[in-house]
Amino acid sequence: MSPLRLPAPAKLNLFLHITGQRADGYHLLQTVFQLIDHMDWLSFEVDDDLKLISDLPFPTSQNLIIRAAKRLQEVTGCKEGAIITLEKILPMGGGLGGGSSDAATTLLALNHLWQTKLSLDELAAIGLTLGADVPVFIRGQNAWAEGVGEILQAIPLDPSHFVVLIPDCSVSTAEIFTHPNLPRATPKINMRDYLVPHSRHGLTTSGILHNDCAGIVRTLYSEVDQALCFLESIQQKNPDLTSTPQLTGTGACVFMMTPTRSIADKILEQAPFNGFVCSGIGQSPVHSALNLL
Ligand SMILES: C[C@@](CO)(OP(=O)(O)O)[C@H](O)COP(=O)(O)OP(=O)(O)OC[C@H]1O[C@@H](n2ccc(N)nc2=O)[C@H](O)[C@@H]1O
Ligand SMILES: Nc1ncnc2c1ncn2[C@@H]1O[C@H](COP(=O)(O)OP(=O)(O)O)[C@@H](O)[C@H]1O
Repeated sequence: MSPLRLPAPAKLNLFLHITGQRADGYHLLQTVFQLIDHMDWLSFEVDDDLKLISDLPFPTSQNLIIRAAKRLQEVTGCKEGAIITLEKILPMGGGLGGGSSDAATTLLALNHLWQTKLSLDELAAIGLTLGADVPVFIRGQNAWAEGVGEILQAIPLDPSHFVVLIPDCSVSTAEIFTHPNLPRATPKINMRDYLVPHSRHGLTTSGILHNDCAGIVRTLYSEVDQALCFLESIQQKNPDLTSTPQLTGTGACVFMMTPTRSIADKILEQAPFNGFVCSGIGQSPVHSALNLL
């Protein structure tokens, strides 16, 4: 049988508010996860062994893909293995959720190939033990998120286009969340007041929402600050650009929503940074590939 090749799509956090902190140190968030058409690719072939082929610069035992596969074996008692090949496209420590999405695609793919028959709820619960971002990729839908990112309410987002810049640095999520000056008490907001009908297609986020991590990340990483300054200067010169440039997650990537994909292309051409242009997607392509809709 030929290998099963599946995508692992990235996300953008359209805003990120930190509303408090749990006793275990994890932060309570409010955010909107927007899935995008920019992704890693993974191939899966059932085998007696469990093995990852990847050129990431750390041992495969630490890779979220192998950790996800082992967790699925432990929970289900499944004795099967797999040869998994990773084509890494998404920048690491970019705030695009690449590692989490790789883990989610692995859980969905192996649950299918090993016929372990866990529900999406059960897979999301396993995913949460690997990372706060994994459940949204298991569910595969754009979502308003609360808790540590695991309390998800699927929302229909308006079709959208983005220019994303990749500053030449990797931001550690843990470093930002342990910083003493991180704002941790943004008042909780009501989803209904801030998701506004944008067209007949769906919703968009109101412009005043922000990312509470941006101030600290801009101070610590000058590359991120420069990328945001670039997008802010483009926005100030163009009245058609109504969406404020943002950091995604804890960075390092920054993005701006644009009215069309070609406007995003033109901004990227002028940018003194690596980056990409992408569009929002309504649901994860993994779900359509595996008939999970
Ligand atoms: C901030 C977000 C927003 O989407 O995105 P990223 O920038 O990482 O993509 C996520 O909540 C990140 O999720 P994820 O990257 O899976 O984080 P985890 O591995 O669970 O946690 C890494 C570290 O960040 C801290 N952490 C994480 C999530 C959270 N809600 N509160 C935290 O305090 C914890 O100290 C933890 O040790
Ligand atoms: N498959 C993977 N892809 C990327 N990073 C991974 C993977 N497995 C483990 N990691 C670790 O997780 C960290 C953060 O991953 P990533 O998802 O790329 O960033 P972010 O959480 O900022 O979106 C990486 O720096 C790396 O140490």
